[in-house]
Amino acid sequence: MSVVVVGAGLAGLTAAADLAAHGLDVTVLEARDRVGGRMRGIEVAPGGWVDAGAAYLGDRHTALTALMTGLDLKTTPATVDGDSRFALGGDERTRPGRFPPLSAVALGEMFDALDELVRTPGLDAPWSAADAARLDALTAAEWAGEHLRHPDARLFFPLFLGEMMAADPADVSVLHMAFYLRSGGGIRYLNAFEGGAQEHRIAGGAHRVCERLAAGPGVRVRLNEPVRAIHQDDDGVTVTAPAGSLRADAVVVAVPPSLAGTIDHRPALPAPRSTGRTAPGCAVKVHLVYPAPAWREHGLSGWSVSARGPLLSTVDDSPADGGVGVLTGFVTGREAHRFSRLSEDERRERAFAQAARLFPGLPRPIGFHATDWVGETYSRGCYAALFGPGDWLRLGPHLTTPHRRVHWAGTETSVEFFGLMEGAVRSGHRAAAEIIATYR
Ligand SMILES: Cc1cc2nc3c(=O)[nH]c(=O)nc-3n(C[C@H](O)[C@H](O)[C@H](O)COP(=O)(O)OP(=O)(O)OC[C@H]3O[C@@H](n4cnc5c(N)ncnc54)[C@H](O)[C@@H]3O)c2cc1C
Repeated sequence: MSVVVVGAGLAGLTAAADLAAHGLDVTVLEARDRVGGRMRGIEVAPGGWVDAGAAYLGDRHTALTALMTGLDLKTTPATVDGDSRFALGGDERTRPGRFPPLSAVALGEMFDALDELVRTPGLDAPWSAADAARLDALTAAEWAGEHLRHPDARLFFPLFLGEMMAADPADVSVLHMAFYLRSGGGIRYLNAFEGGAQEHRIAGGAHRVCERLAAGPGVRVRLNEPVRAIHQDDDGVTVTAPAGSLRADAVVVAVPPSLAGTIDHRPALPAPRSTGRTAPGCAVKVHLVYPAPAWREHGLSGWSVSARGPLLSTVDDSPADGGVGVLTGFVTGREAHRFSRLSEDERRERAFAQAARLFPGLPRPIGFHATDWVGETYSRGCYAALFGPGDWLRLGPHLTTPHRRVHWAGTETSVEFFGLMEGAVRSGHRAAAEIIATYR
């Protein structure tokens, strides 16, 4: 029994490892010249790695944690000790903790209103949620216009959504926003470092999970093989990639939904996997490398939030073993589109200038990396696909339904921890289990 897995991201490789462990013959075809997809490491100093893509996980991410244990990978704590910096009005301010210097009442009301949405019954299958049709027709921007009266809440809402989902509020339906926040464990869990979804990083870089899976027993990965066509007949499937065609008994497609739709499927897919309203999450992740994490000497955590970009938030991502200090900057939503259009020199100078304003007294960085996920052909944005108005009702019921011998994986096919590494792992296990149950 042979299986082709399309996409060597975390979902595809998890599925491949499970299938290989059951004695199936598995080939993974990967479009890029590396494995890992939205998980990618950058070595900023000898032995010091940072994450250009996914980085953080929490204790509720049990499938990922179990996978890492099996691969002998450890976590390292994410660092947020010290005061934060905020640039939300005309000036920069230092405050203890991460709560912004805005009206606590206004932000409290905003989070209460979001919490109420997150409690919408049936969100675990959003297309059948109570009031799904109304919530799916409305964008998060329209919802904010209706529900957020205080200027501080209106200022903070897009920053919050950018940080949580790399989303511009105009791009996502209210149903998707509510689902995403619920799927990730609720607003407080998703947003928290200590005890939350950002509590740990993966020692040595998140990409190591994928590298170790790809090197595992029975998993054969072919790089630089973008799959163009998947044609099924009565006896099996032909998968076509640049180096030729492969025959298999079943296929796992583990690529983001908008990319899955660009593959020529025969018979044609019974339902689309994305629509014109399905937006890519928009994030450029920036790393500023310093000789040392000198902000810590000033009692600062490296955490900042700014109303104006490019760096809408920063966090201390200094590698535990690298000696250097690293500030990671997140450029998200609309700001990411603007930043994406700049030259490398312009990006560097704007990021350096903003970091200098936020953290006065730091030397000029010795290194700069900007990873533009918006422009990545084989990701088309991040952190994950954003379902726009109408998408959940139209796409939701079909996202995981096999198309004859073609099974679906990828973080966007997981209703638990959608968009996160944890969702990718769970989807990979599910797709492999479907094949094992169907064909063995
Ligand atoms: C900047 C950023 C920050 C993030 N932060 C976090 C975080 O802190 N915590 C967290 O849990 N998650 C985070 N995520 C999300 C996380 O990275 C993803 O949920 C997860 O990696 C998705 O895995 P996947 O296998 O579903 O998809 P992908 O990683 O996208 O894998 C799909 C693979 O398919 C390949 N491919 C595409 N088309 C084809 C084709 N036609 N033929 C063959 N191969 C193809 C791609 O090259 C890719 O390797 C972040 C993502 C980004 C980019």
